Amino acid sequence: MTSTSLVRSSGAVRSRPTPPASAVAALTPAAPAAASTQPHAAARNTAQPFDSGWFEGIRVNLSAAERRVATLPGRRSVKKDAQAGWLLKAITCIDLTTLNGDDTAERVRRLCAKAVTPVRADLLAALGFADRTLHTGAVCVYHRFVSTAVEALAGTGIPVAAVSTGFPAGLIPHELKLKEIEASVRDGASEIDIVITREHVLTGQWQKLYDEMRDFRSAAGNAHVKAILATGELKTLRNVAKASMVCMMAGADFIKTSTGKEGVNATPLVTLVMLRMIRQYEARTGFRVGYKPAGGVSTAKTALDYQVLMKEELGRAWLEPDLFRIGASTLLADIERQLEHHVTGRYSAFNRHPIG
Ligand SMILES: O=C[C@H](O)COP(=O)(O)O
Repeated sequence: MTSTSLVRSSGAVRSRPTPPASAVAALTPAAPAAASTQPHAAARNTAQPFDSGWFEGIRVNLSAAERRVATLPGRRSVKKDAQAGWLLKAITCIDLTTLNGDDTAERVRRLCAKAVTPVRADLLAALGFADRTLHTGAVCVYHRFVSTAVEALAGTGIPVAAVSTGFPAGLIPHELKLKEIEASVRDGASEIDIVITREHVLTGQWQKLYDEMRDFRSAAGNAHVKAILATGELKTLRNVAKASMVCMMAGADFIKTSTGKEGVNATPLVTLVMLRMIRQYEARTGFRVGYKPAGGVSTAKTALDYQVLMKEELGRAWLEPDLFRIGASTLLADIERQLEHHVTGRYSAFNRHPIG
């Protein structure tokens, strides 16, 4: 089976053929470090009527998916200057995150400072980007710290994302979830990362999942909504595929793998399945939905793998922060170390990068 038929749908949607590896190698690197990142440039997804025909017949060919993912390392052929460019681009897509029980306003302010200046000025100058503004895609915090982050990021254009709906388990009452979303929007969050009720997926209650997601989207108003599927708890790739489609159908702006708190978080395999669903959704509706791997994405190498997968599966537009984010608390430190190595030939210790 070819990679084009890796995720089958009962509908008449045809997958775009996968570009050959050589095409990726030959591609110009993503324009590094878009200065004025436009977080929400793409036309916003609009909820579609519930239609189980869009997902009931979905099958995932596991061995084909595994084979496709296994070829990834060979496709990641960006080196040297090109690699530095891709890594700078990756920084613009990071949702720089702190989601810990011991978070404080001071930690959030330091995180925001890092989001504004993610790479040392001397490194940026050596890379030829002295005159470019570079910042992360967003800062992601619990509701309690939204106003702190909004204040710290005022005038920078960096959006604040709030995790919501009883993150990470999502087991608080539905009405409270809606109130939490509304409170974060009132405090200035322009992105809301919601968690779905996993039980709806595990028991096949797709209409309930759809209704829940529509309510979340409606409560968020103009704030963009990232639907966290918690893929590590959904048991099967088929469930991941169906939940992806239902959340997009109900108006999610992004689909996101994980909270970072599950036993298994973002993986290339679930990414492949979710990207194929994004592709199918675009083919059906014309809307481009964003993708956010999150949880355990901590090395520059992994970030590059995800970038290559995005570009191969969905195309160049999905390398930009309006359609691609990486939820990560420590990734930035490794990217900065790799950039320093690129410039100086030496690695610095991790303790020189305490935030990010
Ligand atoms: O959404 C973001 C994740 O919670 C961050 O996970 P991480 O700490 O493993 O990078």
